[in-house]
Amino acid sequence: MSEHATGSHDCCAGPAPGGLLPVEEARRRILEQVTPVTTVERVALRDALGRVAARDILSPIDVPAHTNSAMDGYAVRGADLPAEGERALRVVGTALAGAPFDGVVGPGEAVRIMTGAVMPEGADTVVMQEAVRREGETVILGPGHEPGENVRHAGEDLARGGVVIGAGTVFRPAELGVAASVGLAEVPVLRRVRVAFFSTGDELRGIGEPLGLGDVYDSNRYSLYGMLRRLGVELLDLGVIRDDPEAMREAFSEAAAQADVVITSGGVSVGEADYVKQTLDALGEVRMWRIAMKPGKPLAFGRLGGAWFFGLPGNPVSVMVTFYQFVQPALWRMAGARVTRPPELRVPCVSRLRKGRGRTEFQRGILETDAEGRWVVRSTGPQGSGILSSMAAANCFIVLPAGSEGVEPGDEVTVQPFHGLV
Ligand SMILES: Nc1nc2c(c(=O)[nH]1)N[C@H]1C(S)=C(S)[C@@H](COP(=O)(O)OP(=O)(O)OC[C@H]3O[C@@H](n4cnc5c(N)ncnc54)[C@H](O)[C@@H]3O)O[C@H]1N2
Ligand code: MOO
Repeated sequence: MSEHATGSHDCCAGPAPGGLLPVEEARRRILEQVTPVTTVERVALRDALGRVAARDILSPIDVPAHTNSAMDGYAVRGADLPAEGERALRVVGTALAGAPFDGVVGPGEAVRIMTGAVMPEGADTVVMQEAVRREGETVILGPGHEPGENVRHAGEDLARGGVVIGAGTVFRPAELGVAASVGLAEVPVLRRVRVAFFSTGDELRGIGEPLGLGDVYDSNRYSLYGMLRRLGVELLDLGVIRDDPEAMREAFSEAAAQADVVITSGGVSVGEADYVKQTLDALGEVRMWRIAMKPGKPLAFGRLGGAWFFGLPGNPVSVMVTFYQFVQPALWRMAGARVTRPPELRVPCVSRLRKGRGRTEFQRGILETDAEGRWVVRSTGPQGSGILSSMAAANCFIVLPAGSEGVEPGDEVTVQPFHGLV
C-alpha cells in the first residue's frame, strides 16, 4: 500500500481549506440536529416491512412453545443409553409434529418421533434414526450418545415476555418471520417520514418534451424518487421549479408546510441563477453550506419552517452522493431507526485513481473478484459529476480521504458497497 492511500476518514483531518466542512463533521452535525418522529401506528405484519419498530416488542409465548425433537428418530430416557455394547428398547408409540404421543416413556421404552414433535413425558433424549437398528417392535441402540441430545427446549429461541424486536429495529424479512413465529398479527411502527422534493432549473425538461439548445431532461427527480422509495418514506413530488426567486419562495413554503423534510436539487452554488441558498436564508435558516467533498461540495442544510431542508447540488452524480452520505442517514434517524455508518471494506484497487487534495472524494467503483477469487475494486472510468452513467455502472463508492493524492494500482482503498443481503 502506498503512503498516500492510508487512512479512510476525515475525522482527524484539520480544518479543510476554504472553510469547507469535513464530511464526517457535516454528517455528525446533521445527525445531532434531526430527531425521530413519535407518532405510532399499528400495521398488519406484512406491511411492517421496511418500517421501524416504535417500541420494544415482547413475545407473548415461548418459542419453541414446547420442548420438541430436532431429529427424526427415537425419544428415549437418557438413563437407558448404553455406555457400551447394545441395548434394545421397546417401541411403545409414535409422535409426529402436530400429533403428540400422549403416554409416558418408561424405563426400557422408546417412542418413534419426528422432527418438531413434542417430546413425550419421560423422554429427554432423541437418538437419530440413522444411528439405530429397528427390529420389529424394538429398537437397538449402540454406545456414543449423550443424554439430552437432539432436543429443542421450550423458550430456547425466544422466551415469553422477552424482547423479540427492539425499538428502532427496521423490519427486514427476518423480523417479519420472528414476529410471525410468536404469533403477532400486527405490530407498532413509527409513522413514515414525509419528504417533499423538487428540481430547480430553467434548463430542465420533462420526459416527452423536445430538448432545445442547452436543455436537459430532469433526471434528478427520478434518481431521488428511486432512493426515497427504497427508504419507504412518504413522497411528495413537487416537480420542477423555475430559476425565479418568487417561484422558489412559493415552492419552499408549500413544501415546508406539508413535509418533515424538503429536498431540492440544483441552484445551490454561486451562479447568477442559484437562488436556493438565498431563499433558504430568507425563509428559514442555513445551518451548513459547502462540504469538503467531491462531488457534492455546495450542499446546503438548514431549517425551513418546521421542516429540515437539504439543497443538493444539481449535478446528477452529486445528488446521489450527497443523498447517500447525508440525507439517507438523516432520514433513518428521523424514521426512528438506529443509524449506523454505511458499511465499509478495505480492498485492493486495480485502477490508477487521480485525486485533488483537500476534499474527500466519492469515486464510483466496481467491486468484483479477480482471477484468484480475491475481492478487488476498479474504477468505472471518467468521474465527472455530470456522468450519471458512472453511478449506473458502479456497485460501490471508492472513498478517498481528503488528504489522499491518488491511488496506484495495488493500493488498498476504502469502499462502501451499494448492496447488502437485505
Ligand atoms: N464558480 C463556481 N462554480 C461552481 C462551483 C463553485 O464552487 N464555484 N461549484 C460547482 C459544483 S462542485 C457543483 S456540484 C455545481 C452545483 O451547482 P448547482 O447546485 O447550482 O447546480 P446547477 O448549476 O443548477 O446545475 C449543475 C448541473 O447539473 C444539471 N442539473 C441540474 N438539475 C438537474 C436535474 N434535475 N436533472 C439533470 N441535470 C440537472 C444542470 O443542468 C447543470 O449542468 O456548481 C459548480 N459550479
Ligand atoms: O461538488 Mo460538484 O458536485 O464536484 O460537481
